[in-house]
Amino acid sequence: MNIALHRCPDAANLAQTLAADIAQRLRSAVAERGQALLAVSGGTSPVPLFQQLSQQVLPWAQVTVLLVDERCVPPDHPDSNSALVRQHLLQGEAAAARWLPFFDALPHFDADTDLPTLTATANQRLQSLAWPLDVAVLGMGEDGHTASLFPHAPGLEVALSSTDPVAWTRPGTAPHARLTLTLPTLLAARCLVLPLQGQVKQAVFQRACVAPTADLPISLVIHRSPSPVHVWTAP
Ligand SMILES: O=C1O[C@H](COP(=O)(O)O)[C@@H](O)[C@H](O)[C@H]1O
Repeated sequence: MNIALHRCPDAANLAQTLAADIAQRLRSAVAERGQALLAVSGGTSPVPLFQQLSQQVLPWAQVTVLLVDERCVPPDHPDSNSALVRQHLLQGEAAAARWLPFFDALPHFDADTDLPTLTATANQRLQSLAWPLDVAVLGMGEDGHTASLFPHAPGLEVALSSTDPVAWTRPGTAPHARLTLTLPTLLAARCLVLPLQGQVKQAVFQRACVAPTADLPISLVIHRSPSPVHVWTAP
């Protein structure tokens, strides 16, 4: 297992300190290679972090922001991770960033027929990026999923092994078909960050620390990452 633990006294401190840490990593990446790649998760937890990050002064015009995963819903849908990022991260200083979602629109989408094409188009779109990711901000659900790597989901096996940047999954326990960065793409990131707030998620994380298992996909990240996964906790 490869983790670096950062314990914060409260959620506000976690958001502030982690935003400053990510900003410094993005500045270093821009200084080293003229650009930076930042991938962020959606869901409900990252809003305070996004708000802090959006205020960080750094060469945002040289930063490409993409998603760790997306629900296959139109970009103005309340469950859209894109909408969350546009509303809370791509504001203020960070409004200058280049934004590259997996897709711009989703007209007449039918997961049964359209998922492979949507995935192929997203892969084409992301292929020319200057991989690897400089920073990937992961999230984790109480079922141990991370990105859209859901336990037992159709598509999971490919998403855990594909060398393409993007794969689809269809979680049985959460709404919407998904596009997700694949596990190999995430593991290649220069810095993997996992903010974890609250007792329930920290207990799930403790279980994931025991051994790698596809029953808790976050465990595959923390046990297989070649570089330390930076886990930031707050009560
Ligand atoms: O569905 C998703 O869930 C996870 C965790 O979300 P949270 O609401 O518990 O913060 C998130 O990391 C992922 O990006 C999202 O699509």
